[in-house]
Amino acid sequence: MPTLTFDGAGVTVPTPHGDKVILAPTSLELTERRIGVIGANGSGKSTLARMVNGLVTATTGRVLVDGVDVAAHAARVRRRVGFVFTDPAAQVVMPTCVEDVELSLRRHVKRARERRQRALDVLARFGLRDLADTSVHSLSGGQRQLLAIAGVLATEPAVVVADEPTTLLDLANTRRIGDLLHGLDQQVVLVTHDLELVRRCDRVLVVEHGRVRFDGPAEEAVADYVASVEQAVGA
Ligand SMILES: Nc1ncnc2c1ncn2[C@@H]1O[C@H](COP(=O)(O)OP(=O)(O)OP(=O)(O)O)[C@@H](O)[C@H]1O
Repeated sequence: MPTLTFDGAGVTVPTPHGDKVILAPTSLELTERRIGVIGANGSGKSTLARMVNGLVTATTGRVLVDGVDVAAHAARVRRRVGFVFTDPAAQVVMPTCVEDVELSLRRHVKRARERRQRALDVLARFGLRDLADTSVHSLSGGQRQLLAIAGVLATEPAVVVADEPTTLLDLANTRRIGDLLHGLDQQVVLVTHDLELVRRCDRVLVVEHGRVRFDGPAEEAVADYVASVEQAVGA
């Protein structure tokens, strides 16, 4: 598996009321296949996840993917690290399904006919082959997220970072997308509020107020998170 290194990596942003720490300097070496990230709204999970592919840049320290500095080599790292957003509308942009996957492949497969075939193969792999010429606007939420993931995986990244990929989905689609992500050969960093999904991860980070408050096995991480919530609400 790739090694994702947080080397004192943190994010501080200026605000009218002074600097705000979004993520305190964090040091981690992530080599597991399934890495979960859980925590309350606004705790810093997305920030941490986005730092892996350079969508957010560390203001202190560094993030490295297999030793390559994300900030210094963003384009190179992005070719290895795919990113799945909560809302597939953020990444499904072309009129039809096949065109959307072709867009992902534009830099990888130069010849149009070859690109079309690769895109169709990718759609087939995700059970979307029959929808190749369908308008992306007529897809259900689950199909659209599946298409977004197909687009990300089309270029065969080594790492897939998924930021709450099931938040907008119903139970059946949550299971479907969860099974798909957990079934991938790639390393997956999964930010989620779904404790069922996170229980299947090899290592789980619990983020609270811009810090990793727990880092360990899934069951223990979930217990830590639940305990912290219960303490906060006075249960
Ligand atoms: N560029 C920025 N400027 C100011 N504040 C920011 C910026 N980016 C993030 N924040 C704030 O930092 C905090 C952490 O944001 P982040 O999106 O990482 O949280 P999260 O744990 O993913 O939350 P959620 O579960 O709601 O998606 C939030 O309070 C957010 O509003």
